[in-house]
Order: sequence, then structure tokens, then C-alpha cells
Amino acid sequence: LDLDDPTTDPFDVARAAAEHLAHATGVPRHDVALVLGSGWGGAADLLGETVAEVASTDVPGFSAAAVHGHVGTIRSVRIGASGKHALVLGSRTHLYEGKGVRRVVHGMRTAAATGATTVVLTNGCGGLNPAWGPGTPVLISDHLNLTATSPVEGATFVDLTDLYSPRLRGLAREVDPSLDEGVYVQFRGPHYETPAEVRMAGRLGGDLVGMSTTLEAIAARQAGLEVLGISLVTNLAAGISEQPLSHEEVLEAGLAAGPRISALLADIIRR
Ligand SMILES: Nc1nc2[nH]c(I)nc2c(=O)[nH]1
Repeated sequence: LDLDDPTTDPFDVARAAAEHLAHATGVPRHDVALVLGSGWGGAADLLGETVAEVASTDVPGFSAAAVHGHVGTIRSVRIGASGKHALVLGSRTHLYEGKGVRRVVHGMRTAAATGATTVVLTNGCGGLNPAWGPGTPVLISDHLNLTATSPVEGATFVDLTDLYSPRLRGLAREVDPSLDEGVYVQFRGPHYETPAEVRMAGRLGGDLVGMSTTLEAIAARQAGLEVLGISLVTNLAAGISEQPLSHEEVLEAGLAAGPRISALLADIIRR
């Protein structure tokens, strides 16, 4: 079952991955999937008890984590007293890694195959709104996919209306009414945008710029998952502020926001 073989059905690989996870975790069905982007790492522990942790490379279709030496893991977490289980995808494959779009979205297809009905996609990104300082979480209301690619194969015309669930966004705002919303723009990366490209994204109606999420969201919709997306603004996008932020400021802002956004995420998922 080679995901890179065009004659392989990626959904067959997702089913094999789900089968492996059911056996490896002892959890026959998962309810919600979580993708933890930059700055969101602490959320899983606040969510509940980790029932099992599996090395991603052991699961069909998942590739080694991009960060050298860092073995990506997939965790099964029991969500509080609800008896529900979250599948926490510890590391994502970015399009810029050049491993193909099937691997970018394999986690979504696998999550759906485990029985999950909802996915929460989180990421770290650049913000176009000066009011959103580093460490600000922003709900994704819609997206602009500037990657010029799609995870959907063949003449499969997937509707993306309300792709970012208004219901789940409402839930999130019940938890934290101060949450703002924004349109997320995915650039291919791995380079950051020029100030001119950031201005272009703004003119196109974008509020957040990143290098992930939109392709995963499309695949999640195709797989029938309800999607909630939350961005953590770790930096003001290029050119938004005169003095470029120091990398240290960006890192410490992300870390400082950790507890708050992890608690937010846990509260939303518990609902
Ligand atoms: N494209 C893009 N991706 C990002 N990821 C993070 I963290 N910050 C940025 C940013 O400013 N632009």
C-alpha cells in the first residue's frame, strides 16, 4: 500500500492506518482529531489522559517527521469524563517538504477512517492585523488556497461552503467571546512572504498568512469531517510593522500564549 504509487487509492491507505491505530492504541473508534501546529503542543495534556502513543513512522502512509531527530507521534487521548477519544496528530507534513499532497492530508483521511466526525486544525501564522500581537489566537472563518494545488483527485467536485464550521466557531466563541476571526491564506513556502505579497494577501481579503491548513481542511471536508480552524499569530506578517520583530520575541510570545490557547482548545473540544 504505497501512497506514492498513483494506482494506490489513498483512502485504502487511510483505512489501513486506522486499522493499525485501533490495534496499536486499543481504542476502536476516535471521535475528534487534533492537529497541533506551532505553539499548540501543550493542548493534548490539558485535554485528558493519554491512553496510548504510537510512532507515526509505524503507521501506514505517515512519513518521518520533518524535524530531524524528532519522531512524530500519534496519541490517543481520553477526553475527560466524556469517554470520548481524541486522535492527536503530533506532527504534520507540509506541502513545502515535497512529499506530495497525499501525505499532507493523509492524517485527515486516517482520522475519518478511525470514525472521527470532527477535526480541529491549529497552526502558527503571521498576522496582517496590527491589533493581533504575537500570541493572539484567531478563529479561521474561511481560507484562500494560494498553493495552486488540491488534495482532491479526479472529477470530484467538493463543495467548500461553510468549510470552517459556523457551529464550532460559535462554540469556540462561547468559550472565549473575545476571539476574533480571520481569513487564512496558505502560501506554499518554505520562504516567508515579501512585504508586497503580504499586501497582496490583504488586498485579496486575507488576514493571516501561513504554510499549512487549507489543503488539510479541503481533504477533511471531502472525508465528511466537520472542521474548526484556529491560528496562533506568532508574528506580524512581513512589512506590517516597521521594526521587524526579533525571533526571540516571536518565540517567547508563542510560549507565553501556550497555556491560554491550550486551555481554550481543551475547553472547546470538551463541549
Ligand atoms: N507564510 C507564513 N507562515 C508563517 N508561519 C509562521 I509561525 N509565521 C508565518 C508567516 O509570517 N508567514
